[in-house]
Amino acid sequence: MPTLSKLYTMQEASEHNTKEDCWVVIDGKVYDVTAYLDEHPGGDDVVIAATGKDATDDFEDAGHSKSAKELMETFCIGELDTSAPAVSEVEISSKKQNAQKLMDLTKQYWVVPVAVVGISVLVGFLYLRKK
Ligand code: HEM
Repeated sequence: MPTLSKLYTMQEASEHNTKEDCWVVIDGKVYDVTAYLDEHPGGDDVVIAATGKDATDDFEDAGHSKSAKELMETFCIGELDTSAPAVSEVEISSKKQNAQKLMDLTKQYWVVPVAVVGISVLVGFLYLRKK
């Protein structure tokens, strides 16, 4: 029977980024390591620095032992909800929307610069004819 696991978005996990409340996301799983920070042999700062992102590479790069990986499982509180966009994707899509809005405004108000140029040409033409 499949085990039911609580799902967390990256946004939600990234809000737990302090010494008093620290979650890390490693290999698609979410770990609440708050209680372990003081005991972590690598120090608390490296773990806090690994919050708010996929910390799999940081964790692997530190070359953790098999026993460290077993210990890690005792802090697992759920899994990453991969159907929700990552933080950076949300930012990217809002940037795209802003660019789109700017394009729409440009299309809507193209008449303004065209009118300014047209009037300037007309005034210049009339001025030259007077002379
Ligand atoms: C649930 C999460 C974690 C657990 C249970 C854990 C556990 C451990 C343990 C037991 C060690 C001692 C060496 C070993 O047995 O492998 C260690 C070392 C270390 N850990 Fe973690 N760790 C965790 C997360 C992290 C994260 C996210 C980082 C981020 C970079 C990190 C960085 C390090 C480093 C740099 C060392 C080496 C310390 C040294 O040898 O001076 N750990 N960790």
